[in-house]
This record gives sequence, structure tokens and C-alpha cells, in this order.
Amino acid sequence: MTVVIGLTGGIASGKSTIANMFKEKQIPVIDADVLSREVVEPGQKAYQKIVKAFGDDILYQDRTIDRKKLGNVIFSNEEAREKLNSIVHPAVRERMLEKKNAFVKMGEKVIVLDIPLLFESNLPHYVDKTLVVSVDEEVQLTRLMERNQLSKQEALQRIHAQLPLKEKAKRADAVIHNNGTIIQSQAQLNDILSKWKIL
Ligand SMILES: CC(C)(COP(=O)(O)OP(=O)(O)OC[C@H]1O[C@@H](n2cnc3c(N)ncnc32)[C@H](O)[C@@H]1O)[C@@H](O)C(=O)NCCC(=O)NCCS
Ligand SMILES: Nc1ncnc2c1ncn2[C@@H]1O[C@H](COP(=O)(O)OP(=O)(O)OP(=O)(O)O)[C@@H](O)[C@H]1O
Repeated sequence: MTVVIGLTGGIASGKSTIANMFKEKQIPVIDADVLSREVVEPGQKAYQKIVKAFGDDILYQDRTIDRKKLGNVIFSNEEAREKLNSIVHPAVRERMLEKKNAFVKMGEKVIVLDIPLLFESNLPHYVDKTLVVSVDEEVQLTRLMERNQLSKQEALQRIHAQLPLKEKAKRADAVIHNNGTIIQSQAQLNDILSKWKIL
């Protein structure tokens, strides 16, 4: 039997940081953000649809997608965001399930799906356990502004494009509070995995 863990949280709350801890334990991680980049490469079906919907303005000169520009469009306009989601999400889900099934066939006992929008997209049925990485909003804001070089307003728009972290935490099977040090978060992860009798 394979246990599938759905790793989620808010933008810049620390999902990739926790995903790396799983990888260090030789547990495979399938990252929806990585897949969402692959499915919009030129030549892919979703790429054509995005160019049709958003025009050449969101392309670099070599016709690849300028993600910063597209991000500015969709995080300031809910209708545009829903349009992009409707193009990208089905392709991501298809690839994610293919990859998950391949790991199951290989006999992996634990698989992690890192899905930022797990709750927003109603995907908890894809997984056996949900794990939310949470932080206080001030910490999230500071880390997001620093990592992505965003203004406060831009960062807040991105945070508010998602379900509040408190709501995600309420729905989760377990929560890692990532306000402290990485070592403290690592200890929380180890406790959760031993409670779940994984490792
Ligand atoms: C808008 C895009 C081009 C910005 O690209 P960029 O490289 O700057 O960011 P990246 O893809 O690494 O996403 C960073 C984080 O933003 C948040 N985020 C991304 N897209 C969305 C969205 N549609 N709604 C809410 N939050 C989102 C997630 O927390 C994600 O982890 C890109 O995020 C995108 O194509 N989004 C639509 C697909 C999507 O929903 N991806 C997230 C999960 S599949
Ligand atoms: N406990 C921590 N202490 C200090 N910095 C941290 C901690 N956890 C994560 N960070 C930093 O915060 C930023 C966001 O973390 P990370 O990239 O893991 O988040 P994420 O949830 O995967 O983000 P996104 O979904 O937006 O890609 C990164 O710059 C990371 O180095």
C-alpha cells in the first residue's frame, strides 16, 4: 500500500523547504509548480491557448512566456486568473497523476504531491493525508517580498489570491508552523511522520 501525502500551504509559506526534507529522506516529491512550467513550454497545447487568451504581450522575444508579466496580469485580475487556471490546471493534473501512478508501480511506499492550490482546487481526494505548511501573515509577506522582489501591494495581492492559511490549517490532517527556524520545522515534520507511522 502506498501512502500519498498532499503537501500544501500558502505562497512562500515554506512548501519547497519541507519538500526538500522529504527528498532527503528518499521520498519522491511531485511538484505542481514544476509541472505548471513544463505544460506551458512552446509546443504544448496549453501554450497555444495561453497565447490566444493573453496575446503576444506576455511573451519574451523568443516567444517563451514571460512569467513575471503573466503573473502581474493574473494576480491583479481574478477573471484573468480563472482563465489561466482553466488552461493550466487540467494539464498539470493529468501529468501529476501519470507521475504518481508511475511511482506507485515502482513500489514506492510514500509519495508526496506538492500542490499549492490543493484545497482551492478541491483535490484532497487525490491524497491520503494533507499536510499544511503555515506561517503568520507578516512572516509570509516579508519572505515573499524578499524572495520575489515584490512591493508590499504586489505580495498582498498574491497572498489574497489564495484561501487564507488559517482556513487551510483547519482542514489539514497535520500542520507545520514554519515561523521559526528550519530545524524547528524539521522536528515538527519528523513528529508528524512518526505519528502517521511513516518512517
Ligand atoms: C502566474 C505564473 C505564470 C507566475 O509564475 P512564477 O514563476 O512567477 O511563479 P510560480 O509558478 O513559481 O508560482 C509561485 C506560487 O504562486 C502561487 N500561485 C501560482 N499560480 C496561482 C494561481 N493561479 N492562484 C493562486 N496562487 C497561485 C502558488 O503558491 C505558487 O507556489 C504561474 O504561477 C502560473 O502559471 N500560474 C497558474 C498555474 C497555477 O495555478 N500554478 C500553481 C499550482 S499548479
Ligand atoms: N523556517 C524558515 N526560516 C527562514 N526562511 C525560510 C524558512 N522557511 C522558508 N524560508 C524562506 O522563505 C521563502 C519561501 O519558502 P519556500 O520557497 O520553501 O516556500 P513555498 O511555499 O515553496 O513558496 P511558493 O509556493 O511561493 O513557491 C524562501 O526564500 C525560503 O528560503
